[in-house]
Amino acid sequence: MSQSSSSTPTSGPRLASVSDRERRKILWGYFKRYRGLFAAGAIFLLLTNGLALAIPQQLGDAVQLMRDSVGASAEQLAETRQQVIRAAMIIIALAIGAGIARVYSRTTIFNAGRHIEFDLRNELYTHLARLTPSFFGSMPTGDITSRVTNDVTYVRLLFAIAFLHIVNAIVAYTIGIQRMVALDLGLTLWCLAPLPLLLLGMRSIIRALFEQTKRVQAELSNMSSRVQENLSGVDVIKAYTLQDREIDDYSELNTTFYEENVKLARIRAMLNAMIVLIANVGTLVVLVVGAQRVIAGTMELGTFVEFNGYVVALAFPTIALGWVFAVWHRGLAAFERICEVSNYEPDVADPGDLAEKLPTAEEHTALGHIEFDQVNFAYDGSPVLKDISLSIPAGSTVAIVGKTGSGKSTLVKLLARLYDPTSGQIRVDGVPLPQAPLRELRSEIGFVPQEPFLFSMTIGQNIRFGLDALQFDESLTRRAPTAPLIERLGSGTDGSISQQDRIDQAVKIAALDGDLEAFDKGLDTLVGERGVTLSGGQKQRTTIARALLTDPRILILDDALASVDTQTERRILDQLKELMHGRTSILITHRFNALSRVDCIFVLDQGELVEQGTHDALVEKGGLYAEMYARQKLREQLES
Ligand SMILES: Nc1ncnc2c1ncn2[C@@H]1O[C@H](COP(=O)(O)OP(=O)(O)OP(=O)(O)O)[C@@H](O)[C@H]1O
Repeated sequence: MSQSSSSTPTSGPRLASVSDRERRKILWGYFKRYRGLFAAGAIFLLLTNGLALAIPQQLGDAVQLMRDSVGASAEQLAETRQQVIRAAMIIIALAIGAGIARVYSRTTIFNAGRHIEFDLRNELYTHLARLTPSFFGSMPTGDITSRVTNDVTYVRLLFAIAFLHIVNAIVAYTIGIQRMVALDLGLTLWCLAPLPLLLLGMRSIIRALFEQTKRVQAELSNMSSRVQENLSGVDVIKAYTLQDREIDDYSELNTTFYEENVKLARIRAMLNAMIVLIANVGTLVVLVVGAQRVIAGTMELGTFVEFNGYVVALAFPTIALGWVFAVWHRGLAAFERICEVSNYEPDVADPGDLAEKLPTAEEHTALGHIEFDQVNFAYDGSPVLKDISLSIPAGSTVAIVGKTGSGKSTLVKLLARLYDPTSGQIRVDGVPLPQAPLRELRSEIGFVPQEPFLFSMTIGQNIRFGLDALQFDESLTRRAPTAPLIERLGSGTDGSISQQDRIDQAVKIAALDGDLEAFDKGLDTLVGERGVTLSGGQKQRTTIARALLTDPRILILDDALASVDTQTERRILDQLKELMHGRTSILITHRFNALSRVDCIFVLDQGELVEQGTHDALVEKGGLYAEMYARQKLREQLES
């Protein structure tokens, strides 16, 4: 039966472009999640402005009282003094009240922003964990890091700062303009008249701000990627004495980043100048038009002071809008970059609830029967595996050999569902892979990749890594150790094996015990980033122990013994054969010495399965395997 998949890995990230409408909808969803906090923040802003904008009235009244008291009797002056002091006390109380409400408005709204940042970061990280190698192979790690860290922070500011200042401006303008109109409609219109013109002039600056912000963020990602890559490959750079060239390249990137930032600063400065102009144009109008009215006697001095008080009070919310524009556009550009990742669909779909469970050990005496049925696979359209059909009986140990680039690693990656075939079907114990729950399938496969990866923790923690994953996911812990493992270790009185026993055993089978004895701290030895403090062979054997500890149904060693000597390789393979009894082991290797005892050897050539059989049968056949074997033997003889 042939099954086709629409998912073919591509060389570039298939970043989902998200329409503005969709993006707004997603942002609105986050906003709605914390609408209670935002609403509380808005109420505090109402309170802040209500109290703060009551001050100009008190000030105006006080000034008018003083103005009216010119030439008054001593008794009236004493009365006026009392009224002015009362007004001053009210102003102090209003200022304190407004200050307290301002603190609460900010903490409530910033708190909502922090919640959104927290959710967004967790959701993005969870999504990243689901993505497949085709995504990570095509987007630089530094770029991804920049999106998860910087861009998420910019989105927080978009919510917190933009909401705070936009709502603040709306509330302040509503209250302020209402009071200004009540005092003098004509003067209010004079103050507002230049605004539409200035706002129109700002439109093109705002558009330029958005585009420039995106450029700066992209440059920042470029720099992060370069730093991350160069630090990982620092040994190679030094070995080729390329430090100076790398320093030059980095300096060039840094210069571009600097120049783009300068352009951004220029646009922001222009925007700020416009905003400050808008904020101060009102004061200018009040001074010119209002003062003439006071002189002409058509406006009281107190009214003039009160009116001016409102205009001054509205200046800060207006200036803050300039900042909002910057934060808003940076936040939107950042959110666009986040959406590109979060909307990227994994190539490999998890069937989830529809999943068919893999058969259990009780149902089968041996586990890990693998079938490839007319499997084809292409990376970005170029075929790598062609019409592969093979069957690996449960409990057998097989090898995959072939020239470099013939598709061996790709074949086992399909088995672990790191990619899906372009066409054809793969089954494990009769269950087609797309129908098995992904986590269950992967937890049943002990995969030791070609390049061992260790985390910067202790050797013990690195080995326990797979086990921790099993224990973390309760649905997977039901798996009991297999009979061979129990036989080798003996079971406790309750039939269980301690975790330490399992680790010790895995360490022994992976031939890591001798190395651990040589380390002062044994399993507690720290390995440094990516395991830099260990030799290649030690790293490989640590990853083998890690895979064994999970007691997998299928064990895959992808050239995982290339860095160990032949004697150790033989010891490991002998012990593995015993441990994996009843389970399936797949060995990818370039060393033919190890293959005399495997049950079957599959020979790949340019993505095609050209031969299969035992070592002796293939040698006798005199085909590609025999040729490669003879060449290797000759090389060994020449070297010895
Ligand atoms: N992620 C990828 N994207 C695009 N092409 C890839 C990718 N991984 C492998 N290839 C290509 O697919 C082909 C098969 O690669 P694969 O790693 O499966 O070969 P292999 O037989 O395991 O090689 P080796 O013995 O050198 O490890 C090669 O031509 C390789 O360049």
